[in-house]
Amino acid sequence: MEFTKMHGLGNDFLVFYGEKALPKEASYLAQKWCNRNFGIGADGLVFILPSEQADFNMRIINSDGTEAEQCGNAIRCVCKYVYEKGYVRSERVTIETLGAGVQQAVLQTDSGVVTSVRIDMGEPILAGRAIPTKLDASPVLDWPIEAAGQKFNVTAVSMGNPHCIIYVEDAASFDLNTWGPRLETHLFFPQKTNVEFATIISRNRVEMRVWERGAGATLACGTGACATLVSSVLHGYTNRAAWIGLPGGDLFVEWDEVDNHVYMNGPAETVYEGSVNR
Ligand SMILES: N[C@@H](CCC[C@H](N)C(=O)O)C(=O)O
Repeated sequence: MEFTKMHGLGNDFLVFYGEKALPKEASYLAQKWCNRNFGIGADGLVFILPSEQADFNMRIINSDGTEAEQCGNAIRCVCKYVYEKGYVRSERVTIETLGAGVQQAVLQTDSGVVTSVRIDMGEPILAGRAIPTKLDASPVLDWPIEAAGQKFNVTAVSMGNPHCIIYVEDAASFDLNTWGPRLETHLFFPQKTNVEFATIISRNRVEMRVWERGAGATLACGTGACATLVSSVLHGYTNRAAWIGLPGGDLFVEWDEVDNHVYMNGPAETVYEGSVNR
């Protein structure tokens, strides 16, 4: 199978184009190929498939073999891929996702190269049961939970996939590898969760690190950045548009007051092309 290695701010994927449907063994292939020692190495596999509702259908399989409903960094990679390969001619692209419906993208280009992508990520889901969490409240704001004897106040937001945001004094030095997996699998989140540890820098900037469901610590998470901005606005910490700083770089995220949609702006990069036996 031919693939293209791509990343969005260091959140990296093996991107496949040309399959008619998701391969039956996608979960097994993700575990095998995403392994950084025994495989090619990536945070996930991305399949660009035909769609009846949009220009393309994107499916994302985490490195542990589980399928995610949505992926903000992957969707920017998909847009870059289809445009630069000539599979779309327009700078406006629609992508069907498993859990967040059809998303609209606007591409910034320079001489046929995509330099930045703006995605309409849709409306955030704030109802506790729908995220899903074990709580009926909406929104789930600073809900106290306990993990391994430690108390955390969690804010839960779904961008099609579940996120929990925890504000800490210094995200850069926070012990992500200890607390990330414990919160990911906490019973409060029946379908597990992505976990963002965030520090407010100003009304226009939040620094965060992420522990991803099914992939562990990654350098960036697009849906996580969107969920963090929504959470920070709900808390009154930031303006409705702010920079979200991640270990791999910055995303600019806006939560529109009029249509209630979240817009994510950021880059995507191609690293190399290769082929691998199934
Ligand atoms: N890195 C992604 C999210 C990928 C899916 C996530 N691990 C999940 O299981 O929900 C992003 O950029 O949004």
